[in-house]
Amino acid sequence: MLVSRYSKPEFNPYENDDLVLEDPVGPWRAPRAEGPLASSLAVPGSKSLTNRELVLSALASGPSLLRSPLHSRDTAIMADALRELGTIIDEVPGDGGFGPDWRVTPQELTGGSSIDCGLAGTVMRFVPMIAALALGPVAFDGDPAARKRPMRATIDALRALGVDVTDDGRGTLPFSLYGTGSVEGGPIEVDASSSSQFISALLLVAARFTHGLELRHTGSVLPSLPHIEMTMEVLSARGVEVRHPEPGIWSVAAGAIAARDVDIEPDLSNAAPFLAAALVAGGTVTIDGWPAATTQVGDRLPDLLAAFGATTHRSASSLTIDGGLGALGGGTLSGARLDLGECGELAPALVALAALADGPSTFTGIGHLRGHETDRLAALTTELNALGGSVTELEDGLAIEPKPLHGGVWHSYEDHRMATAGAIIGLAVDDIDIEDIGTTAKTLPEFPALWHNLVHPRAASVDPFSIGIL
Ligand SMILES: O=C(O)C1=C[C@@H](OP(=O)(O)O)[C@@H](O)[C@H](O)C1
Ligand SMILES: C=C(OP(=O)(O)O)C(=O)O
Repeated sequence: MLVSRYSKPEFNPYENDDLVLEDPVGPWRAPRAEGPLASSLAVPGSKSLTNRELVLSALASGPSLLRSPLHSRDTAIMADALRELGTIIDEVPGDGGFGPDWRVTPQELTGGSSIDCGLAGTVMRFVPMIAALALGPVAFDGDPAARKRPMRATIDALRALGVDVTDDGRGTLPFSLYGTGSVEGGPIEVDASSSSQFISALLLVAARFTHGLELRHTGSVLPSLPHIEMTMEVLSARGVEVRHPEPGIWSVAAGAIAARDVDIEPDLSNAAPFLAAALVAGGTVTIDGWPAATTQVGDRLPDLLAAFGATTHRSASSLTIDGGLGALGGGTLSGARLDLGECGELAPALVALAALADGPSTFTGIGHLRGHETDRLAALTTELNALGGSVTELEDGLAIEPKPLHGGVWHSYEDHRMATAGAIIGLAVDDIDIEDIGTTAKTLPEFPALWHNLVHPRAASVDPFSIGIL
């Protein structure tokens, strides 16, 4: 685990019982809800938007400014990867509240480097396509857990584009490629059934291919479509001609990628556990800065949480989820039957909610979660069943029968969303110890502080920066 400039070693973690982060990989006692909530909070920038804008800025025709970017392990690793390829990325003071802005100055792309992808899907899938445009060898590897994530479609696509790749045939990290300084592009077929990121990766870079790209997805399913829509939107905003004439087909015209100063929206998927807390504890949780329109899948949360019994209020710049009395206050927390194929990254929070509901739930369309940070279907099943729950794995999802749960260790599997799912369970169940809460730094280093402030609104508020771990 890296300790970043966002860590403040002088912070005394014992000032707050539920902020024991002296050992960031040791257990963290999840705080129990004290009563109905009436909380407002802001969450830092979107991982998916920050890493897309970093990539496009590195490929653009001039310098770009990213305002309020996410500063987390995944975005730090993306910035470092782009720096390895020659891009200049400087911090400049910003007023976003969660760290500096980033000025990105593109340079000629250079090879001859080794890139650490950590456990970031966006880095391991997006950056090889950029490296293919550089001259020279680039090696890719990541965390031990990253070596289990599907990469076959990246390796096959690189070869189909004429790029030399050396790998061990397993279709995973590590591998190396040898860029010749340009990629012809043209027609290409890709099986992206295990991750939409294979499609986004090619679309993001394709305007810099000599002949652009005509891309056809050959698999039987395609998860996380809104993330591909997000990719198309950020490309259009930079003047790239991208089309999606029919399902499974995209084209990108060769041309310049415009430089752009851009405000990064808050990460609405990272808002999920906070909003879910309103249904457990009762009362309301408001996320400030909720965009009026967005391609982020987190914008589905009002509809998804309505299926569990929540109501939503929107203002011009915020969104409030009202959980009524909440499960702990004797209110209703309904089970739900949901296809989460478009928004799989929300599944861990919803599964935790379902485990505390009044009736059974079934979530489908999420077989691809087996290739996320960990096999999330197995991890959620194992952890909930170890606490007395009744969760069954389906071919493409989970069936959850709520049962009284007891305390115990909740393992995180180096997965930020597993850790935050455990915190939701801990609102309602005594003695839940989350192993490796520090793993939330993948996309939200401020999670323990923000969660503390949510659950203990009357206690002294903790500065999220005071315990950030990266
Ligand atoms: O492109 C992106 O930014 C993402 C796409 C999705 O990946 P999958 O299609 O692999 O689910 C999502 O789950 C991930 O958190 C972020
Ligand atoms: C699947 C996720 O991440 P990644 O970008 O590493 O794929 C996630 O954040 O839920």
